[in-house]
Amino acid sequence: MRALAGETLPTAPIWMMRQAGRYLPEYRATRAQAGDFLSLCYNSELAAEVTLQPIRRYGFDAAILFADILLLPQALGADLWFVTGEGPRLSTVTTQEDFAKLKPADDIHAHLAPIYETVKILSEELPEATTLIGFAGSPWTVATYMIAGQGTADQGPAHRLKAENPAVFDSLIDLITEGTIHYLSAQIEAGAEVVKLFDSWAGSLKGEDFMKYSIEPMRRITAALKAKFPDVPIIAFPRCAGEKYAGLHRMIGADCIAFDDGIDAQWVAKNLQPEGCVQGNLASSHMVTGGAALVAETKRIAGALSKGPHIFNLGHGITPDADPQNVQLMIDTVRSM
Ligand SMILES: Cc1c2[nH]c(c1CCC(=O)O)Cc1[nH]c(c(CCC(=O)O)c1C)Cc1[nH]c(c(CCC(=O)O)c1C)Cc1[nH]c(c(C)c1CCC(=O)O)C2
Repeated sequence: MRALAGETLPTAPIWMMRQAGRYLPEYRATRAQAGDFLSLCYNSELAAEVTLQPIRRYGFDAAILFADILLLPQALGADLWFVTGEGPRLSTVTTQEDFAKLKPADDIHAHLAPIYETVKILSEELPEATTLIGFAGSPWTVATYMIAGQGTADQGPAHRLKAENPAVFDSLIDLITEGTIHYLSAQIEAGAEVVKLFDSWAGSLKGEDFMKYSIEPMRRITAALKAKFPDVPIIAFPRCAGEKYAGLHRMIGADCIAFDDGIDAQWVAKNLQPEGCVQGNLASSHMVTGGAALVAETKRIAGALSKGPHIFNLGHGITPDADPQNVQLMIDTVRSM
């Protein structure tokens, strides 16, 4: 919370995206108990349990709610399921008729009540010093899944709908934007201390589209949340924005910008950190390979960003093939600096 408020700390606080995940044996055991991934997300007791596991094991400075960005589309009426070994599948939205079947943006809370309950349990059970982070996907990233019905390498179906049927595309972005405001407001009311917007596919928006469809919807969400909850910090993660990261704190109205591993920490120290807290950016692959390279790169990043507000994190989520010992090595390295 201090780093998010703009303080330069002697040791950067640490957490990781997907810190509760398949690389941990205790996560795999709880997931098996729940049945499958979505059942785990909607089982408040077990979702709280897996959120707490990496806090117990590693003492991270923050816990991220265990849920998924695709629960909001499901609450809006999309069908959602996960294919083992492949990823998410959804019913698609590509026509006005498909769009008309979705629910109004404020009609999501009955479906998402178990998520709010998870937040409530966590806000009671987490250690005082551990910050609880709620989250949602950005409208663009969520739309790419709702339009394609699955993850795509180039977000082609979403780009096509944007070009060929801008009325439906814009309506969908608006609906997700409004739904996200309702969803994150309810997470905050349940006890989330910080919220993060994941725009995993921001990098595929080129030219004017980047501002219009990645940044502007996130700006609308932060403006609405700040009006209601002025003291709740917001982290935005427009992944793969490259040099377009410069100026984004102001443009989005976010307290912290998270950045991927495609941009150098030195560049971030010079061009982004002067405007606010930054979060990143060790390559997730170091959690698989470990060793001296992990230590050297962790030190280089933490060193480069040590003169301003910084939250140490990976450039993207930790992968299932990561070695839990490498996570400990990363934490020990940051905390020994
Ligand atoms: C695109 C996206 C999704 N989900 C998310 C994003 C944006 C960030 C990113 O770029 O990854 C965000 C997300 N997903 C999950 C979280 C929980 C919080 C966290 O620990 O960071 C968060 C923040 C849990 C999860 N979400 C998912 C898992 C793995 C599920 C499992 O246990 O099998 C977890 C822990 C599944 C998921 N969920 C999604 C995909 C594409 C997949 C399949 C990928 C995979 O299997 O690793 C959609």
